[in-house]
Amino acid sequence: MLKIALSGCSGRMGRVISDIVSSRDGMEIAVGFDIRTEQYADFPIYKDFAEYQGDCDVVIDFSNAALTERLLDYCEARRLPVVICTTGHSAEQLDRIRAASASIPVFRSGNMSIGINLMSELLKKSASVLGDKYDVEIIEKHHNQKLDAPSGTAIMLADAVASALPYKAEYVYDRHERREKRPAHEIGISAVRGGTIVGEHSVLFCGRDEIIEIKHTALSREVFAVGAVDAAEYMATRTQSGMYDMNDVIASR
Ligand SMILES: NC(=O)C1=CN([C@@H]2O[C@H](COP(=O)(O)OP(=O)(O)OC[C@H]3O[C@@H](n4cnc5c(N)ncnc54)[C@H](OP(=O)(O)O)[C@@H]3O)[C@@H](O)[C@H]2O)C=CC1
Ligand SMILES: O=C(O)C1=N[C@H](C(=O)O)C[C@H](O)C1
Repeated sequence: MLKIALSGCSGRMGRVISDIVSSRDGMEIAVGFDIRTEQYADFPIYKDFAEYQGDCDVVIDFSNAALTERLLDYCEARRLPVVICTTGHSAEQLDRIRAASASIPVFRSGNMSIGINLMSELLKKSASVLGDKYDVEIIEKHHNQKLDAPSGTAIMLADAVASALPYKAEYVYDRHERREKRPAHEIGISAVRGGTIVGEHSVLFCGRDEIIEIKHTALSREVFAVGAVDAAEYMATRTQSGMYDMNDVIASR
């Protein structure tokens, strides 16, 4: 039986993960961690990692970037693989995540859907063909409860485009104080927040008299949850420390 520890278990994603895990054979949520500890399923929920003395094989994290240090301290001390799905990390928190990967297997992705991971590959191809002649703009839309902007996915997609451009791109998040024409080396990233939008990402390649738009729409949180549970299954059997992402999971199929 694969025993999963779920950090952020009482949140929107935590509850969908709990449903997916109960629908699958051979796995269970052994413990949940969250600020909110009201019981909603049959696993115990603790506020702090230190309160749980039992076993688990892998940790899934959909919580808050503020928890990074405590999450990684816990995983390192117990030599547990971790699947980090939380977004909005600072540069220091990202350094901490990379440092942890020296001693434990660490999976991190701003988006757990297969669609966005395929889109990243399409973007690399598009940027390598169109990159020096087309302006790249990214627009992301999410629900009004989201804490971070731009989304982790928007940054991940910008990184995919930037990796295939023939120049070093500058990410521009806010144009409202600019009074100049758009330089060619930018990737513009804009965030929209409203209602219950699950997640929408559009990447525009804007050229002379034509626009190519590559767009992904998540219609439910299940697409992220299924990816996270698949990643946890994969990570639970990793013996090598290091950084992993969705491409590793897809390649293992
Ligand atoms: N990689 C991916 O594919 C996806 C990533 N995400 C990311 O996952 C994260 C969670 O998203 P979502 O479930 O919508 O958010 P929620 O706010 O619904 O859930 C987060 C949960 O963690 C709790 N929490 C917040 N801070 C702490 C803390 N310091 N210690 C312990 N628990 C804490 C929250 O409590 P409280 O409500 O009281 O703050 C809440 O119960 C976000 O960063 C989001 O961007 C989301 C979807 C997909
Ligand atoms: O907070 C969310 O909801 C989501 N967050 C992730 C992100 O920041 O990209 C992934 C998804 O789009 C939903």
